[in-house]
Amino acid sequence: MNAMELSEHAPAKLNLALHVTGQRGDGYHLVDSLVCFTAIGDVVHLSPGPLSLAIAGPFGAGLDPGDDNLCLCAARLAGGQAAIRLTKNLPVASGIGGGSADAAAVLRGLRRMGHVLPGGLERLGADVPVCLASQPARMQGVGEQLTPLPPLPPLHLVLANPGLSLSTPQVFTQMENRQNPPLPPLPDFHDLATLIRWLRGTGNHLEAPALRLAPVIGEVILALRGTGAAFARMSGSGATCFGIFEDAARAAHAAKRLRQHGWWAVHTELAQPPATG
Ligand SMILES: C[C@@](CO)(OP(=O)(O)O)[C@H](O)COP(=O)(O)OP(=O)(O)OC[C@H]1O[C@@H](n2ccc(N)nc2=O)[C@H](O)[C@@H]1O
Ligand SMILES: Nc1ncnc2c1ncn2[C@@H]1O[C@H](COP(=O)(O)OP(=O)(O)O)[C@@H](O)[C@H]1O
Repeated sequence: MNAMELSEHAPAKLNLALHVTGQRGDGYHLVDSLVCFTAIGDVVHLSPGPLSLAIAGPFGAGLDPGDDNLCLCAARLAGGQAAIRLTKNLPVASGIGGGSADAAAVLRGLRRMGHVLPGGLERLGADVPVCLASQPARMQGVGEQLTPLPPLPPLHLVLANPGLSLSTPQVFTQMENRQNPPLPPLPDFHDLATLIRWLRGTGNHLEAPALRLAPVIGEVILALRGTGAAFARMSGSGATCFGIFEDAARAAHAAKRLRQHGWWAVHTELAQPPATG
């Protein structure tokens, strides 16, 4: 790779827990979420040249490379010129922050090329600030208040999506109760048992509204539990769900079984934090 070329991983974002605690005057919802990132993600490649975007990868065909693509929005906001190639490995509009993760990866790449990032990155999407760091965090406000957390215990994860895109605003609109308590106090997640015990006392308040729009999400969660997940839940506004398994072999086996339904299902683990600088 030429010295001026670089690649940035854009890890999938998982909302391990997501409470909706209120709504702002402008309609945006206040959230309280435990967020982590996975080894599976998109990949963004930047090389010198006028601003452009080419998309490939398993989910590339469903995504428009036009001016509204978040990769280009991010580059324009940062004043960066680069030829961008995006490998789209994550399903689009699926609650795992794909677009925000890509925007954040472009911003990290431009920063590595010497650009100083402007403020107001949340204008690109509420999830962009948390995706920029791509490290476990508690996310509050509408996504701009971030508290970095110590590393979580190793997780054997399965991500599964029944092949449908859900619109985030539509899922928020379906909510019946927008005034929920915040997350319970976060302990030191030193082992899996502690994390799962804590997760059982939390929820994803977007799960019920998403289930009303797409009941198949319930089947995905049941299938994750039925294949041995110690814990399973939907991420973000869906429809991607995650299962946490005791070991890699069980997770790999579960992913294989879920793919037999014709669903997208992958076995993954937590991401290594991106290199800074
Ligand atoms: C729900 C979450 C949880 O992490 O994830 P996803 O399901 O998108 O992955 C995020 O809050 C989504 O973040 P993101 O997808 O970047 O949201 P944006 O593009 O800023 O907003 C899309 C729309 O969702 C609604 N929205 C978003 C965030 C928020 N805190 N309150 C909202 O009400 C608004 O209607 C907004 O117009
Ligand atoms: N690079 C991108 N990757 C994914 N979606 C994008 C991208 N750029 C723009 N979008 C648009 O952003 C919307 C949300 O997609 P995404 O971020 O994948 O989902 P979610 O917000 O559920 O995590 C989609 O409607 C999609 O068309």
